[in-house]
Amino acid sequence: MTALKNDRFLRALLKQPVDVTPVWMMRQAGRYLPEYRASRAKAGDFMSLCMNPELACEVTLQPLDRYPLDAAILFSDILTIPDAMGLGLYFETGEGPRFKKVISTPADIAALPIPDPEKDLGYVMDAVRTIRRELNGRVPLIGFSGSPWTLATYMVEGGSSKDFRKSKAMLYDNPQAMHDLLDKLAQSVTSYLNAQILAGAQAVQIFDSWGGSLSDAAYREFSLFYMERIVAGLIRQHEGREVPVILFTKGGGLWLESMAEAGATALGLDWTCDIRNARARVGDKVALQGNMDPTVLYANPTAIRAEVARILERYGHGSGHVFNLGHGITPEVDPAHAGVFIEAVHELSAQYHG
Ligand SMILES: Cc1c2[nH]c(c1CCC(=O)O)Cc1[nH]c(c(CCC(=O)O)c1C)Cc1[nH]c(c(CCC(=O)O)c1C)Cc1[nH]c(c(C)c1CCC(=O)O)C2
Repeated sequence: MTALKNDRFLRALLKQPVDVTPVWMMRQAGRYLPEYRASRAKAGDFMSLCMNPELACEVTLQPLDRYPLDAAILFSDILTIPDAMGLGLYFETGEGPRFKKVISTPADIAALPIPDPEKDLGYVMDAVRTIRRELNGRVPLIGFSGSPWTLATYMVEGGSSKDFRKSKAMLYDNPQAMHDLLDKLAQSVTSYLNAQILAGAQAVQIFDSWGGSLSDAAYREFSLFYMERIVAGLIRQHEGREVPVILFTKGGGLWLESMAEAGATALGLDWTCDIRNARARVGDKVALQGNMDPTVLYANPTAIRAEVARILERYGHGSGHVFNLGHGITPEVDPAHAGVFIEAVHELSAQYHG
């Protein structure tokens, strides 16, 4: 394997010294880039793009060719696991994800298989191997999965939801059924992430997009518990390096102390937290990733730079910070504004290192 030319993302996660703060963006390969829209048109639709390793590699590298980013993220989706469990994922143009089959009874849950990642999700592993080859050591590659709770909401609702009516009703009506579903998902996510690591992912992130919709008690029992089990089952050393694990619960600011006990290397923060406060609470245990409000990218370049400067100042001196948005970049953002953001992180952070 080629040596890494830029390892500041991995170094910051391990709190080793860096020259400047590393930066990447959630959803960095996406619709705000015209070249992404062209590749998706070439593939036909979003899932065909995910399932074609050459095209998935092409879109993974597009943001890296435009900007001096410090990490690549596998182009795929969190809903590949429910699809591999037989639910039939599809996307109607202009709408969110949908499933042909929805999970509503204990019998549905009992019938769900645990996918074999190389067999049933081989297209994802092929994409990881292709991207690693084409990256040729430029920056590290991040693999990812959804959290069990986040995946369960899509499987029970049949798609996106505003109020999680069916999934929360199942959680309270039949907690054992929900636990059975989450248990299968935790097993599936563990073997899926381990297969990504063996295929070449150098760090992994668990997206718990909807953990923040739960009560304190339900978050601990139905989301964090399963993420902790996954973290305990992951390969943490590969290719002679530590494989960092990032836990991101959107809306999880209340639970940072408990999340920091889950065994992950770093916590992702959304923009509702103050990163200085987060560092004081958990910075001795974990690195932090975040946390600029993605809507700041709609503002002018001076305002974007001011917000980057403010967050860098709030984190303060030293390593342990990976700059990111607090959630994914949105399709309406001007690509030039993303460039201003990324360059500002490198330029304005040098004073906090060395
Ligand atoms: C909840 C969730 C999903 N997918 C994902 C999450 C968790 C992150 C989060 O909280 O946002 C994760 C995801 N989805 C995608 C990535 C790729 C890697 C990256 O660049 O970050 C990642 C990491 C590509 C994608 N996944 C999707 C797109 C847009 C599809 C398109 O090209 O039309 C992309 C680039 C589709 C998708 N996939 C999903 C939804 C709800 C949608 C529709 C959303 C929308 O229309 O904005 C499920």
